[in-house]
Amino acid sequence: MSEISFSDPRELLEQSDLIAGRDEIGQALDRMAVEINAHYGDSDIILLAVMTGAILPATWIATRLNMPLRMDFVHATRYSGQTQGGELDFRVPPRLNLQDQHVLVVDDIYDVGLTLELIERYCLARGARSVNSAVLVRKQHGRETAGELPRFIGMDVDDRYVFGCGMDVHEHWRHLTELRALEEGE
Ligand SMILES: O=P(O)(O)OC[C@H]1O[C@H](OP(=O)(O)OP(=O)(O)O)[C@H](O)[C@@H]1O
Ligand SMILES: Nc1nc2[nH]cnc2c(=O)[nH]1
Repeated sequence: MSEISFSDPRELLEQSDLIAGRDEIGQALDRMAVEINAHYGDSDIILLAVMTGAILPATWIATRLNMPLRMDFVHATRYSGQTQGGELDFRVPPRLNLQDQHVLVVDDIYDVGLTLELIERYCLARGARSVNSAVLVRKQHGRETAGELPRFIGMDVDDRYVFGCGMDVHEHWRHLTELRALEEGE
């Protein structure tokens, strides 16, 4: 995917297609929450949001969960506002002690999986009792992926650069409640 040039963020929106509307996103979140509630029952968990992309999905999921829950975040990025991924840049570690805790890592998207794999490993190294991941979106492609698939997945999307629902395109449009994809070739 080539990098795009734009002078106004509105151009990015104009050069995109709707992938999933607000209702479809809500239904995906509902399904995930049913699975997560069933999996953990009444066990305490730490919901660890991967900033910045998880800012909306983590909030949306947390409000649908029933167990005692503490929220924390890590700030890690592999894309830094670009559409091509690089090394993981771990900027802020978790604030809470993960020792003996059930940790649910929540992210917006699973692409090649490197971000989640590294964060899951980090949590285990910090003594977490269990670590699972939940993502709103899993991108389908033939590229090699790292680690295991997230246990909880909201929806699958084609291999296109998507944004909205926390996900950015050059740091814009994270706040959309719908999911959009850049036009092919952008
Ligand atoms: O499966 P991967 O190929 O590792 O990609 C997934 C990661 O990419 C995005 O983060 P990004 O680095 O763009 O940072 P952001 O959350 O600040 O947007 C997204 O939020 C995931 O964390
Ligand atoms: N915003 C965004 N971030 C990603 N990180 C990995 N894939 C994507 C994607 O399609 N969109």
